[in-house]
Amino acid sequence: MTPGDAPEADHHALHLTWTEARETAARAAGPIPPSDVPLAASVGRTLAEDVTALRDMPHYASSAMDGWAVRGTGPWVLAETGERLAAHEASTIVTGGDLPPGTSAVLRREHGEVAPDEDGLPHLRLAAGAPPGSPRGGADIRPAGEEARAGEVLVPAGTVLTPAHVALAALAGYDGLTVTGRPLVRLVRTGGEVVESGLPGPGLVRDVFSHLVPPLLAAYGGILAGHDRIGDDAGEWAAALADVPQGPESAGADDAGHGAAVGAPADVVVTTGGTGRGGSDHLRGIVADMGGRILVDGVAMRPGHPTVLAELPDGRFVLGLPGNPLAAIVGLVAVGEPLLAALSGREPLTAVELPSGEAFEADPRRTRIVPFRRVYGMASPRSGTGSGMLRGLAAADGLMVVPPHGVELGEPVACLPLPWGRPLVEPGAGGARKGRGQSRGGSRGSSGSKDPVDWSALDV
Ligand SMILES: Nc1nc2c(c(=O)[nH]1)N[C@H]1C(S)=C(S)[C@@H](COP(=O)(O)OP(=O)(O)OC[C@H]3O[C@@H](n4cnc5c(N)ncnc54)[C@H](O)[C@@H]3O)O[C@H]1N2
Ligand code: MOO
Repeated sequence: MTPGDAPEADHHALHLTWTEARETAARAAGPIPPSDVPLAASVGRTLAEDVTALRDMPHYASSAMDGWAVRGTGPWVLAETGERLAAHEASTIVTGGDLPPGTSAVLRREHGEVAPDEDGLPHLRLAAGAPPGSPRGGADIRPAGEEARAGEVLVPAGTVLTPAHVALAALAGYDGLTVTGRPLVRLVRTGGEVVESGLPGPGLVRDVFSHLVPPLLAAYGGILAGHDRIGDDAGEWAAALADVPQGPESAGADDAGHGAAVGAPADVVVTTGGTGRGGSDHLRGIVADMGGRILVDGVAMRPGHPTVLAELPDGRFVLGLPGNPLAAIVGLVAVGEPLLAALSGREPLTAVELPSGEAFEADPRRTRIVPFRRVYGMASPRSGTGSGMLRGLAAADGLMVVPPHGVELGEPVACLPLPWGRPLVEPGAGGARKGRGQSRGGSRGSSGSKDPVDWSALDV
């Protein structure tokens, strides 16, 4: 921000509240339609259509053992492998082998022996150790259709696919699956002062976002389609927002078979840095030049207040996250998460209410977002939570949403989970309840219950 910009009061008047910003982002987009992806890209995706057996599985009767396919009782005359068996005939078979027509059972290799009969012709007969009467009819045969009949549902729509589901689909003969849509996201890190490795000199800063932002985007449903790093030049910004890959980092970072073509236009371009209104802060200007519409121009929250969400005329979104590390993550959780949820066709994260482990004075102009750890069932704010810091986030289970009217010690406060944090509610714990992402709007202290602390949840 440069001296002489609009006074802070005017600037803040444009900001949406935390709740308005989340609702605006959630309403901004509809779900991306389902698409077909190769099996290799389908683990973790949500199945949009039932996977059914295309035919009986297995589709042929096979041997469960190495040995001989036999018909009737022995001794057996050896027939050509694969030929129809007549009574008292046998032919060699391997595990999984297609049984010849006429097979009544499989004799395991260790239960039979081939020896000449009195005419010197090779015959199969039971070995000395074979169980008497073996093989019983149907022994060691895997019948066709044993696992599923044609048309049976193998994996129902709505399932989040595991490797086992995908393997089952492969067994059934599928090469790809129809999965619900997920947004392609391109990360564009900005700032000439950002360095990628080592100890930066004065005025330079070590990049944090390449470690933090892609996993969060993935946790919220995004598929990283690319990752660029640009400086502060307006041309680079314009190219990035036009979704033209910039440099050597422009690989499809998460494209390992995800079915997302490298270089395909992203549904959401996420930028970091450059949200301020200073000389090198281009985001708003370029969005305006492109004919885009700003949907969120700052949020009355701290940190992360300069977060911007814009929609471009072609329907793509630009999420402008502030450069300060914690501010960027708060902007991503506040605005990016509901947007990615809407594009993925799921509900945004719901907050749970935990008793606050600390009192917060009123700060009428903003919601405060505070990394916390669950300590004895309470939301205990961390230290190291300045906008440019990360120690608090690294020690956190989630983010407390402290309303402008403040919170008393022990009063329920809305808490959002972090993907890597411990669950906010232990299964069976009675203390927490679902919140609305922002505590009640009423005056502070009016809604605290008599005994808000659930001391039964002594679960550090
Ligand atoms: N006069 C004013 N100045 C600022 C205001 C304001 O209202 N008036 N708001 C402050 C707030 S709040 C924030 S947040 C930041 C937003 O800054 P920008 O989005 O414009 O980001 P930059 O200026 O590019 O960078 C800010 C800060 O973050 C560091 N940074 C940037 N990228 C990275 C990265 N990849 N890894 C680690 N750190 C990064 C950058 O070096 C700066 O230190 O503006 C305040 N100023
Ligand atoms: O809001 Mo800034 O995002 O506090 O550092």
